[in-house]
Amino acid sequence: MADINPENIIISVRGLVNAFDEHVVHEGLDLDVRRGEILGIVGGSGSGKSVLLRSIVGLRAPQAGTVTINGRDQSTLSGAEAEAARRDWGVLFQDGALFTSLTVAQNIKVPLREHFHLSHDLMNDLARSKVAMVGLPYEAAKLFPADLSGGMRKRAALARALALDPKVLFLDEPTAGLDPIGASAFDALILQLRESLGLTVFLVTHDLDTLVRSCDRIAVLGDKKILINAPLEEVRAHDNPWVQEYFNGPRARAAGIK
Ligand SMILES: Nc1ncnc2c1ncn2[C@@H]1O[C@H](COP(=O)(O)OP(=O)(O)OP(=O)(O)O)[C@@H](O)[C@H]1O
Repeated sequence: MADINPENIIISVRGLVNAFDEHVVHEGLDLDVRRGEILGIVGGSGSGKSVLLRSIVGLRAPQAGTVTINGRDQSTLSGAEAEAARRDWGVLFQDGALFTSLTVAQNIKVPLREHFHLSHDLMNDLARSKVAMVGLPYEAAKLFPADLSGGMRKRAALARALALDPKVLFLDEPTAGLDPIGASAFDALILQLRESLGLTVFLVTHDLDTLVRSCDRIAVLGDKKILINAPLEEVRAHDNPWVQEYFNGPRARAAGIK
């Protein structure tokens, strides 16, 4: 089975513990992400989806547990190795987190400058190619985030997340705040990028439409761990009350889950 072949696992989390003072968010959480899949992460508000994402990308040191990416335990990397590893993933945070005083092109160049010494012309070319890759018009490169619509801002933030040609893309609620047409177009873009770039996508979302349209598997966070990590049909058969309400309630029916 693909599941037990370590070659197919790009991210492996074992025994993760995260707590804020007395408040335990994760208690012995295990999760595997397969190479090339789009994995949806769902769970009630405050169940710890964002904290999980932050622990995996090294923005938060957990109290216990290991995060292994491409076979390397992240806590054992030297500073230089950790910096090199960071080039392998791009993150799109919930609010987009673009620098408001920089244009779209300048935003895309920030990670390029951090990691490489490139000529001015090459940086411009790379920034323009990322703008095109996310379906933004050529002129958008010169605009500031405030001049863009919500959907365009998400695409600009995605272009910045793709700046270093990552292998893994982490998306924290990418369709939040988008209208249904914008959200659907964004989902289609993620699917298309996964196909063309061979990305693995770790997708935190509340959006049932996105889960149905885009995800190969869905991991449900609840009771401080992953309750189930499986394709939609298997997940919705799980007897957890939150899972039943979420995947078999009225909103699920509206999203076309029968
Ligand atoms: N820096 C922090 N200090 C204290 N508590 C925190 C911190 N970050 C997160 N938490 C708490 O950890 C829990 C999990 O937060 P997290 O943001 O991961 O939830 P989530 O599942 O992403 O929620 P949502 O769906 O509402 O975005 C919450 O109770 C939150 O208040």
